[in-house]
Amino acid sequence: MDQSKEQRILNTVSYNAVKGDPESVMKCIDKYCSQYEWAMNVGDEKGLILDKIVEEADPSVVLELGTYCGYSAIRIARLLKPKARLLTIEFNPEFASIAKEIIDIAGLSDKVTILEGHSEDIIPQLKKKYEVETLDFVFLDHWKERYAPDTVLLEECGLLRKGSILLADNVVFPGAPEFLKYVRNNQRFECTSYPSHLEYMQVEDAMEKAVYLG
Ligand SMILES: O=C(NCCCCc1cc2ccncc2s1)c1cc(-c2ccc(F)cc2)cc(O)c1O
Ligand SMILES: [Mg+2]
Repeated sequence: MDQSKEQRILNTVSYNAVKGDPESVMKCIDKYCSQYEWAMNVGDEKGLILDKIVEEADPSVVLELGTYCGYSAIRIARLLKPKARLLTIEFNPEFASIAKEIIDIAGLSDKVTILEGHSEDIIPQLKKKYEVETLDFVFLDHWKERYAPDTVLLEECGLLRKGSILLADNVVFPGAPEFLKYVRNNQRFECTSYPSHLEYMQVEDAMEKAVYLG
């Protein structure tokens, strides 16, 4: 059976990237996906916005929803301080195993834990099973119609604290209208829009930052 696109992305990383160098892994993925096969990585343009917001927050505990090939997990984890950690949830087993290998090539396996399953099933387990107290930073990049219900779930599970930062990808394209409506009309969130473009395309997109005010 011929390989999947994600397998081809792993091949190009394992062949061309410098082991233990996250930047070279990111560059390799961005080069491949802009020149050969489009893929839904956050990409370099929105990635630079993500970098700045992560650096400013300097989070100790990060949750990512939607691992895919691990590009944004690497992007975030490379900026974290030594003891900080990133938990990332992926429901597709093939994506999870490819992401694991790519994160390993980047040398970031000790900072990143991939949790396989659906966000709505795993989020309620974070406190007891994964020893999370509260989340400093959440990157939402999974099913766009899950952004709003999972934000409610995170709050209900007591995982947000005063100052917790939610950053959502694709709020313009493919779009997350319910999420925008929810956080922008909710006094418990302070929202900021970051206009950008869809990864590797000239299509308008944006990321939305929503800071939880407690
Ligand atoms: O769907 C997207 N991303 C989520 C994939 C769903 C993965 C999931 C992970 C998970 C974990 C836990 N529970 C449940 C889930 S579901 C996505 C799609 C596009 C796009 C843009 C233009 C197109 F023409 C076509 C697609 C661009 C993007 O940046 C995306 O992030
Ligand atoms: Mg995305």
